[in-house]
Amino acid sequence: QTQGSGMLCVFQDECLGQGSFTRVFKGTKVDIREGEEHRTQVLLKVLDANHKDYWEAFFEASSMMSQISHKHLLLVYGVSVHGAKNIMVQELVKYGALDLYLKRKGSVSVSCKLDIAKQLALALNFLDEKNIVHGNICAKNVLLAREGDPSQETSPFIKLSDPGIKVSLLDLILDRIPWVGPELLQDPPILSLDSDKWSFGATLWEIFNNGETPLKDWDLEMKRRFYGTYQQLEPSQWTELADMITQCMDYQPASRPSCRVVIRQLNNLITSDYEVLHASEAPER
Ligand SMILES: N#Cc1ccc(Nc2nc(N)cc(-n3ccc(CO)n3)n2)cc1
Repeated sequence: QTQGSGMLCVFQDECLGQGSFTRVFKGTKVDIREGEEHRTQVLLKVLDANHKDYWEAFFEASSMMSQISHKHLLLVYGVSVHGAKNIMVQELVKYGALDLYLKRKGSVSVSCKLDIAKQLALALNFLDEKNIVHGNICAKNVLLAREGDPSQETSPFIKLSDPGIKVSLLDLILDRIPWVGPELLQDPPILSLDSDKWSFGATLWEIFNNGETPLKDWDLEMKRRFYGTYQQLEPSQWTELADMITQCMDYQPASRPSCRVVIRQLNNLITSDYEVLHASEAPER
């Protein structure tokens, strides 16, 4: 598709997967500068045609991401409106969504997981300082740009993806339990920076459970009861980690720790002799 002055023309390759209202494809962006062609591999997020009325929310999500830049935030090149199609053009992040990566790898070391968690906390801290609510923090929206390889002493590198379409439909909010803060199910729902801290807690749980989906296959009624009875996700054997997850997933939004506290706690876990404590978990070197 081309747009306007031919600044952005993208070609769709194979479909890589899908979000709630979108499908993602690998593509190529061709920029013409000083009469020269520059090709860049990109990720195309296409809004499903039957969800056209979500296009404002779709644009909101992409414009939020293109207004700010940070090393751990996904780069959004822009949106292309071509005929009936709404397409968000993003940098292609090499290893894709973290949840699938963790499921596939199954043996990511504790030190890599802590590194990923800390980078996500830094991204959240950046948004927090700009008073920007992401609204959809989860392992599926954390993208892996570089694998960590302890034997090569390289650390992983993540990019937080766009928040996707803000949903207001109750069933879609219920479906996002346990990532969505319980305050979103109140009337009126309160979306705040604190909600991202709750979601961070649920994402920590995913990271340290190798990408396992929390409350997998629970139906909406059971999920609703999970919040109604103030339940917590299954605690890790590592008490300091379990404590951090429950502190983030505090049913009182104001009681959740600030990003700075979370970063400090993660640094303590990183420097603690977790290798000794978790020698069983860390894969053979
Ligand atoms: N095999 C494979 C493979 C798949 C994807 C990527 N890269 C990528 N880059 C992005 N910017 C966004 C995404 N997404 C994936 C799901 C969603 C929905 O949110 N986004 N994937 C790289 C390799």
